[in-house]
Formats: sequence, C-alpha cells, structure tokens
Amino acid sequence: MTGGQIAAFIGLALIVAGLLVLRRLRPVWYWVAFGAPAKLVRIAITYRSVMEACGLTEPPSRLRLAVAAAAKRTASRMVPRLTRARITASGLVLRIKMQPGQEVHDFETATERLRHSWRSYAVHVTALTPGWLQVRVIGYDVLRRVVMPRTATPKLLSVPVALRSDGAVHMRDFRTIAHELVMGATESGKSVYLRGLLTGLAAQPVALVGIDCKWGVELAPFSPRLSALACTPGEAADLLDALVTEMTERYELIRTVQRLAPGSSPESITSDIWGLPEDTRPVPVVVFIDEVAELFLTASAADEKRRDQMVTQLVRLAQLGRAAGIYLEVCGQRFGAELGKGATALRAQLTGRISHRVNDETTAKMALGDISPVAVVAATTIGPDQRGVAVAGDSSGGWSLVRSPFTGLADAVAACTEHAHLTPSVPSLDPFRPAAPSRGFALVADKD
Ligand SMILES: Nc1ncnc2c1ncn2[C@@H]1O[C@H](COP(=O)(O)OP(=O)(O)OP(=O)(O)O)[C@@H](O)[C@H]1O
Repeated sequence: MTGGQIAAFIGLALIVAGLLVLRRLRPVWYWVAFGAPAKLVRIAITYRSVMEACGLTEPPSRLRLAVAAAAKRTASRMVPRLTRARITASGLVLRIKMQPGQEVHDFETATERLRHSWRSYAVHVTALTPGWLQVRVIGYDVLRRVVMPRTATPKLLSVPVALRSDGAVHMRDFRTIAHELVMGATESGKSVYLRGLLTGLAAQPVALVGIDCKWGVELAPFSPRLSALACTPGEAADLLDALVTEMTERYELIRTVQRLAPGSSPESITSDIWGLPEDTRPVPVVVFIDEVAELFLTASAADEKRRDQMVTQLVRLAQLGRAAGIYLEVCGQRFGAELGKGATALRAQLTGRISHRVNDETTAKMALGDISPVAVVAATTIGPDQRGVAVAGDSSGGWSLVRSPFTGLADAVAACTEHAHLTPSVPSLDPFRPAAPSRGFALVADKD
C-alpha cells in the first residue's frame, strides 16, 4: 500500500467514525444532513413496489382496463398517489391521495410493513380530508434524546411539555384540558415533568399554587414564584378551603358582570372568566398537587374528618374550577378507589392523563383504563431505563407515547427566581404565600 492510499484509508475511516459519533450525539443534525435525503431517495425509488408489497394497491379502474386493452397490454394496479414529501427534524411527512376503495384503516394496519420496508424507526398515519392522508415516517428514536422543535412556543396557559414519538409536540393546554392526572412509579419522571411545566408557566401571568404533603421537598424550591404553598395535610386543608372561597368569589364576579346593563350586547355575556373585561378578569390559578395519596391518608378519626373535607373541596375545584380559571395538575404513584371516598369521583374529573412507568397493570388501568386498552398496554411496557417516557392520553380516546425534555431542579429554581416578580398576589391566598428560600437552600437545589 502506498502512503497516499494509507492516508485516504485513514481519512475515510475518520469520516465514518465522525458520522457515527454525530448520529449518536446529535441525531437531529445527522438526520437532516444525511438521513433525510437518503430516505427521501429510497422512498421515491421504492414507493410503487412497497405499496404493492404492503397490499396498498387497488385493481385497475374500467377506464384504465379499456386504455390498456386498446394498447394491447395488461393494466397495472392503481397505487395511492404520493403528492408531497416534506423533511422535518424527526422524519418525513408524506401526503398521500388514496385510491377509490381505500380507507385510512388499510394504511394503519400496514404501518409495521411500511416501517420495515422503508427501514424507518416508526410510521404513523393520520387522516386528513376525505380521500387524503398523512404518513409520518420517523427517522430515528426521537424520545431517546429529546430536542424540542424551535416552533414549540408557549402561549398563555399552553406549554410545550413533551415530545411525542411521532415527532410532534405535546402541549399542556389548560384551556382545552383543565385538569390533569400525572401518574408513575417512583423514579419514573413525574417530578421532571412537573418541573418542565412549572418552568414554562413561571414566565406567564399565572398564579402558581403548590400542595406538597411530602413536607414540601418537591415544590418548596419553587417558592419565589409560588403564590401559595401547603406542605402538610393541615395546611393543605386550609389552602383548599381558601381556593374554594376564591372560586366562589369568581363565580359571583361573573354573575355580577352578566347582570350588567340589561341592554348589553350578547357578546358581553359570559359564563367564565375569559369573557370578563381584561381589567376585571382574575388571574388564572394552576394548582400543583404532588403525591395526591398523601391527602387521602388518615391516622385518626380527626384526620378522617379533615380528609373528607379536603376531598370534597378538591372534587368541587375539579368540577367547577375551569370556568373560574382554576386548574389542577395532580400527581401520584397510584390513584385508585382504595384511597377512599371521593377518589374515583376526583379521578373522573381529571380529563388529561399522563402515565409514566407503572409497577403493575392495575395502576396503568387507573390512569388510562377509561381511555384505551392499547394505551394501558403501552404504559405497562415502559421499562425502568426509560425514565421520563410516558403515555399521554385524554378522555377523547386519543393517546401517544411522549417524553419530556430533562429539566434539572436547578434550572427550574433559576426560572422561578428570574420570574419571581411576575408572582401575582391573590388576596385570598396571601396567608399561604411562602417565604423565599434562603441562598443555602438554593445551593442544595443546584446540586441536583
Ligand atoms: N424526561 C427525562 N429525561 C431524562 N431523564 C429523566 C427524565 N425524567 C426523569 N429522568 C431521570 O429520572 C430521575 C427520576 O425522575 P423524577 O425525580 O422525576 O421521578 P419521580 O417519578 O418524581 O420519582 P419520585 O416519585 O420518587 O419523586 C431523574 O433524576 C432523572 O435522572
């Protein structure tokens, strides 16, 4: 071998090694620069044969048969028409026009075959207008290293909290889904999810309230941005009473505005705070409850009375809070009927569901059983090494696999400190406003 050949060989080896490192460490860059163009070419070349192999073609139409007969050749089967292909950070988005006789379900059942044929990580099919569908070909495991797209921007009460396995952004939109239940075993990623949500909301004109009966270890670090915090069941009971009083006052305010000027225009009539004029509209309140089971536990008869009162107030907030701009984000390891009176009623009101890894199928059923049996199975297959991966569903039956980007405790504390000046004062919650933690506390948080 000559010196030049050796140099060329080493150069080639370095390029290949560099590409492998890039693919591992920066999968998005690798995909956009190399993976996507190669995949696009593969799909363009193999499209027809893959559709035939996957059983996604239809017999020729009469017109086609007649034309073929006139030309003395055999008519080919009709292939769904690929009209557009777009490269995204996670894969390719294909727009396909189906042939007469085809339905979206045909493509849904063929996703595994398409995935293997196109050597892709996953294939997702979505119906568009009648006759049209969208096929998302996912190039790599987007949940392994979550990178939120730049287009994912937060809006008032709507925070991009996680990435879906199909590369889309999962938004936590409180105005669409007022209350949510976040479940998962220990070390499954609940706190990281809550931190991300809290960090997103910290920059918005929203009052944040924490109920953390684990002596505040999870939520107390965010004190600079919290309008109220309860760290024991006793404090939680008083805070829930105050929240119900606040809700009642808001309903009275809405009613007062409704009664204004008998001749007022129909557009000014409102049944929630969002229809109120901006200068009178109360600030929205998001209540974070960490480890909800702690609120249900009792050790004595006196505790039981307090528990019943707390649960009643929680159910009232969940039933009526949305119109008053009070939203619940409830977190726990288990949330079944065994927790006692009111648990099932409360769970039924929590429309949004996030289930991280769970210890058993029963727990997955508590979170997702009333959404979809397939979602339950998906939640039970999340492994211990997949921290932060969860099944997100809502009671409409839709669900997807998601993972939140990692938000460290120090980052969340820094965001809360930076936006501390935005903390709204809600007079009825002022007695529960936490004192800002000392610097020493912040340093402990930094170590996370
Ligand atoms: N989205 C994520 N991305 C990367 N790592 C994560 C993610 N979520 C969680 N983890 C890892 O898992 C660890 C445990 O997560 P977390 O503290 O959120 O679990 P948890 O469910 O709140 O546990 P516990 O119930 O014991 O408080 C984190 O310290 C982090 O290392």
